[in-house]
Amino acid sequence: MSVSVLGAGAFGTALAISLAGKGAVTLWSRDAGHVAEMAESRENARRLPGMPLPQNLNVTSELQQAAQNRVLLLAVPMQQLRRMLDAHRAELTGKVLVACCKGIELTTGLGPIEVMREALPEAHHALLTGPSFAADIAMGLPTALTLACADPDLGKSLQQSLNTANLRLYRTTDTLGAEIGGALKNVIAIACGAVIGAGLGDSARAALMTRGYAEMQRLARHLGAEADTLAGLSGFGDLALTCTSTLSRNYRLGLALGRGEVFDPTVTVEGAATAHATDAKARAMGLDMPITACVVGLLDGKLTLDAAMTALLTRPLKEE
Ligand SMILES: NC(=O)C1=CN([C@@H]2O[C@H](COP(=O)(O)OP(=O)(O)OC[C@H]3O[C@@H](n4cnc5c(N)ncnc54)[C@H](OP(=O)(O)O)[C@@H]3O)[C@@H](O)[C@H]2O)C=CC1
Ligand SMILES: O=C(CO)COP(=O)(O)O
Repeated sequence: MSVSVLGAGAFGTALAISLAGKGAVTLWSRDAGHVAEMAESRENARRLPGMPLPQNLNVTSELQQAAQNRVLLLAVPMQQLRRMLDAHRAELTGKVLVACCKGIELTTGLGPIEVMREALPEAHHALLTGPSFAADIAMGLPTALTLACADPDLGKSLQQSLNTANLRLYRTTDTLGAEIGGALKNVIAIACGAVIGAGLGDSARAALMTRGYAEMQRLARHLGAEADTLAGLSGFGDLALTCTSTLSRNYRLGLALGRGEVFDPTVTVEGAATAHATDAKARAMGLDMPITACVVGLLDGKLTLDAAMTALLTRPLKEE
């Protein structure tokens, strides 16, 4: 099955490179100048430098051309997903849309599957998520991800067609659980980066990862997702990777916050908007998510790291 990847960022390019090992792939960018550069240099120097584009990876800025394939991977940032769907409704109707983004939409509190269902109900929807850095995938290093699709037959078919030599896919029908894990791990990674950046130590990070995971599970349970999904690649797996690696942009934003440094605002950091969206949602539902609330306070400059740590350490004592 031929596939196209819409969005020539770091992740979309890496997925296209890996999929090209199985057959022809089309990579679409909205920017014709970017496409011309990639076609000329056979590299995506803007977003994923140093990774050669295989010959059977076709780059285009014509969405109609990319949309000739039935399966379309949507590799744009979460807060851009609806805009992209709205802009290309005619070409995307009836297609199999696999969102590759991680986050919660700020304006609605919805995850990628729910946004696709709302914006393009006439398409089929799935989610590709889990622990993997674009550079690792593009280099051919081994990775394992979750393919989430509510329709079990479509999920099986996508698992077969998107599995590659270095991208091992597991599947689930619990799209909500997969969305929550992928979105929330970025928020906890910002918190972990902040404590490491401030020199508070690995023990503090382990505490935040564990209690952050408890927050992820709490939200998942409350919304009706399956707890087991959170224990898989899309939840625990991605949490472990993102909270411990300086390759993560969310973790690096946290490091900068902890060190009192400025972070490049043009870098895609999904956890920032997702922290705000989740905090608002949790408050509206009366759900206790103290680490998420502290991340919002830190991002907004309304809470110092010292104050955040004091707030977390002096909460009422309770059972684990
Ligand atoms: N990078 C990684 O290692 C991984 C990323 N992800 C997820 O993938 C998603 C994308 O991240 P990533 O690829 O790293 O981000 P990048 O910042 O590298 O790239 C984002 C891409 O999206 C494009 N884009 C933005 N808005 C639109 C729009 N409205 N219409 C069309 N294209 C648009 C940008 O195009 P332009 O250049 O024209 O602005 C750019 O090519 C995120 O949700 C991230 O969490 C998941 C796993 C790993
Ligand atoms: O999602 C990722 C790893 O699984 C990439 O993390 P960052 O977006 O923090 O770079």
